[in-house]
Amino acid sequence: MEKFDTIIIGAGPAGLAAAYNLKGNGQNVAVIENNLWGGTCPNRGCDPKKVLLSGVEARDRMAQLQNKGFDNVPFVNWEQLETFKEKFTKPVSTGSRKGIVDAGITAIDGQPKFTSEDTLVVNGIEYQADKFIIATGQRPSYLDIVGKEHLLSSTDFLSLKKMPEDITIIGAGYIAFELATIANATGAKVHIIHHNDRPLKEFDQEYAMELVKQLENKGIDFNFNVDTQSITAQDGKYLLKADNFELTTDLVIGATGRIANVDFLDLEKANVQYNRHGVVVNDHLQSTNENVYAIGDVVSTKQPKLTPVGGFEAGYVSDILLGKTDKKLELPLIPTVVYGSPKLAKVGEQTGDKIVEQDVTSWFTYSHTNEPVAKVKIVLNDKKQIIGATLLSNEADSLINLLTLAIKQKMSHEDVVKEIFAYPTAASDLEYLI
Ligand SMILES: Cc1cc2nc3c(=O)[nH]c(=O)nc-3n(C[C@H](O)[C@H](O)[C@H](O)COP(=O)(O)OP(=O)(O)OC[C@H]3O[C@@H](n4cnc5c(N)ncnc54)[C@H](O)[C@@H]3O)c2cc1C
Ligand SMILES: NC(=O)c1ccc[n+]([C@@H]2O[C@H](COP(=O)([O-])OP(=O)(O)OC[C@H]3O[C@@H](n4cnc5c(N)ncnc54)[C@H](O)[C@@H]3O)[C@@H](O)[C@H]2O)c1
Repeated sequence: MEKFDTIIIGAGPAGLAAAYNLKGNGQNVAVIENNLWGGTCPNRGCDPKKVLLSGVEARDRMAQLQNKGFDNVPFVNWEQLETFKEKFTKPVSTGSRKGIVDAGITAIDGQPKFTSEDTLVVNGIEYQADKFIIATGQRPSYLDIVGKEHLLSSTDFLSLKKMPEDITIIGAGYIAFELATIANATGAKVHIIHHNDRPLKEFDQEYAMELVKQLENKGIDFNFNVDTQSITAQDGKYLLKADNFELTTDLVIGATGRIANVDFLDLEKANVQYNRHGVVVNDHLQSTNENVYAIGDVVSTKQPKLTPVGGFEAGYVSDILLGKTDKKLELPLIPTVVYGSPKLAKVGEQTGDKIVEQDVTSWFTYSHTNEPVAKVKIVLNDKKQIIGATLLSNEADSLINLLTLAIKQKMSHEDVVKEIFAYPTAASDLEYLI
């Protein structure tokens, strides 16, 4: 039976980062993948979405400058943009697998199943390891409603051959907002249906509702407090029904959250506890089997499920396995961005001793591109140091990273004015924002 120092299950950003770390430090490592190498982010998540959003951003910038240099604003040509997107996604799986093999890591394709605490079987072959890392991520969860078989997922959306004229997205989280923004820019009529009235619930609701307003201005139809009960196929379209609500549409995307890929692994046989949120771990990302760890989206903790978080955890668990640390996991500040148009971003504390909120739409940074809205909320502590922020603007993604560093450096207004930032940029406004 082949034996490894560490076997990693799942070749997404988290699993691959751990594999390279461990191999680079002399371990004999294997990675097992049952689908596309590279995982969600580059195949069916962050990266393809960001390529499609590049079309939205170009169109929106032109729309903002209509009659100010541009006369006609075309819709995004979906077929062309999709083809461009495939340039990025098509090589990912082969390239990721090749990178692993070239690094001297054993690449195994197939569905692993534990047979005991230190052994698993893939394609009828048994493998043993001193340590295991589960990095199997999440997959879309589907609403359990009548007609659920008609629901498509974000993965399906990102590879649609043709954008329908009328598309409905159920849910109002990250995925719903981002996909709605993309579909809208192609000229499709977009409906969002949400079971309550709290979209993007972990964000400041004033900012989330301002984003809703901006998307409504672009023609997106939001339906709150609508709990979809059934989807029926009718004459090539779909009829959605809820209490006192009916909608006929061409395509329905479910974006109501994701569930952990913990089934199919026979984790019981390895004495690894799990629930629907993922693998249960302690503060060292160690499961109920001391030799099995979990990282990335599959971990059953409340940490945001994001690519850089998985990468950080991969580095941490690698250090544990290499004997470089025995400290408990301490995640740094995690900035997060909804890539709508405009973008909504937040980091750190949302309440503190002082909150400076400004509508900066008229400031040069935003008015020179005629942005429809730009709002900044900065949270300060009793020492007037920055401890958190929420931003809504087209610059929010880069500014939130700068604010993350400012929080880490415990910067106050006095510290900010001592720095020089390139002008004119969102960063050069910082001294006037706190
Ligand atoms: C539409 C979308 C957009 C996103 N946008 C962003 C973004 O902009 N920024 C951001 O930071 N994050 C984003 N995310 C989240 C990001 O993709 C994930 O946080 C990240 O991919 C998690 O990495 P991971 O390695 O933990 O899991 P994954 O990337 O999901 O990788 C897990 C791997 O394990 C494999 N696997 C699953 N089950 C098994 C099994 N039983 N046996 C063997 N292999 C298995 C899977 O096939 C997959 O390759 C997005 C997600 C989606 C869906
Ligand atoms: N930009 C990014 O960083 C980014 C982008 C996409 C995804 N992601 C990651 O992927 C995860 C999953 O994204 P998501 O949007 O699927 O999940 P989410 O948890 O962000 O949103 C799910 C939404 O569906 C709603 N919902 C639940 N049941 C419903 C029902 N019966 N009817 C209508 N709505 C219902 C929830 O209230 C919530 O608003 C995110 O939490 C995030 O970790 C990140």
